[in-house]
Amino acid sequence: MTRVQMIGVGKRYPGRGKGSAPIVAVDDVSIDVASGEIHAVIGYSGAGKSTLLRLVNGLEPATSGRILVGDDEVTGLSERGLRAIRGRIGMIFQQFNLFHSKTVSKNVEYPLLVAGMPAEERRRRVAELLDFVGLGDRASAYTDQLSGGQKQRVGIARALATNPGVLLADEATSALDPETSQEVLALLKRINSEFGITIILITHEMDVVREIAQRVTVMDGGRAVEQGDVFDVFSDPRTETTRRFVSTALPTEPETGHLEELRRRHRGKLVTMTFRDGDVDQPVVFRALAERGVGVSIVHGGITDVGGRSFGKLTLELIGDDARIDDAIVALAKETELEVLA
Ligand SMILES: Nc1ncnc2c1ncn2[C@@H]1O[C@H](COP(=O)(O)OP(=O)(O)OP(=O)(O)O)[C@@H](O)[C@H]1O
Repeated sequence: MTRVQMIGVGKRYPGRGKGSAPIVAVDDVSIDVASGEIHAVIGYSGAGKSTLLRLVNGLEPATSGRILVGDDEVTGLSERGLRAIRGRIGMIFQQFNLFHSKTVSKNVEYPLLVAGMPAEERRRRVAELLDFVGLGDRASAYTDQLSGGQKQRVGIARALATNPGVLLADEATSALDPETSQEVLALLKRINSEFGITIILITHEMDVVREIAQRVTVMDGGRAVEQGDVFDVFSDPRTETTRRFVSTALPTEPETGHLEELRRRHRGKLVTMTFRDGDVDQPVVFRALAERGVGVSIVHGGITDVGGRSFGKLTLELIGDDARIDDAIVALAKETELEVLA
């Protein structure tokens, strides 16, 4: 069980040209990842996500701030200390980073060899790891004989070899098709729940965050611009960056062009209602409309699961007498977040 604390972490690179300003890749980022948590870091390309992960496992030194992995302070460790700590931090990558000239079992064995484990113990551990990731029958295959999903499972087995307390995942499912992606996510969930391994994953795929993370940090221009429980951040995004990300994974209000199209097809009044984790009873809403003789069609949106809680936006067409519709809107606005689409 390992907590990871990043406290005011910064990373600057020298400017590209002579006399040019330094590149600030990571700027004063603080993230406290609880032991056993799955924490997602999201952001657009260039936001500083990969750099941040490299700082956590000490592949590069931070230029400011502190990073603690368990009780060990990564920032300030000697190369020898870093080698020791890297055995407790596993990492998986978008492009898998396997040795193509080695078999599956040799790939998984590699970190054990580096750690100086005796041969017989290595053999047992590799067999156990390959069984765990469902590749017990591919031990002597070469990695280029494997599918993308299998390659990532080899990567995961290798990352788990030294029993790390933390797993860092850099866009681990971005190169995989949706079905394979689901399998890898399920495996990561299992690793987290069975072994209590803390997982920090960076991704630009909101569905990944929605499905497996408990907390999320949104990065923009090197800074952490938003942070919190996945449900809270997704259901009430505070920054434009977060809003744009969230809209790719959650039901939203119709966009301007689509709204015009809806208007052409639906003559009634259009309203969007937000449903957050059972804060509004859907039957109450529909009963309130029915009691006032207001007809209703759902024209856009939906309800989805975010971190095991439900969230949705439904755009409804309200049909009937104007006064009754207005009365229903006043009543419902007391119960739910309701927006009349102008
Ligand atoms: N070794 C380096 N030398 C100079 N600049 C770097 C270096 N590594 C990263 N950068 C710069 O730091 C910024 C953050 O890059 P980083 O790769 O961490 O972003 P990212 O969010 O992971 O994006 P991507 O998803 O595209 O990898 C970028 O402007 C990048 O050009």
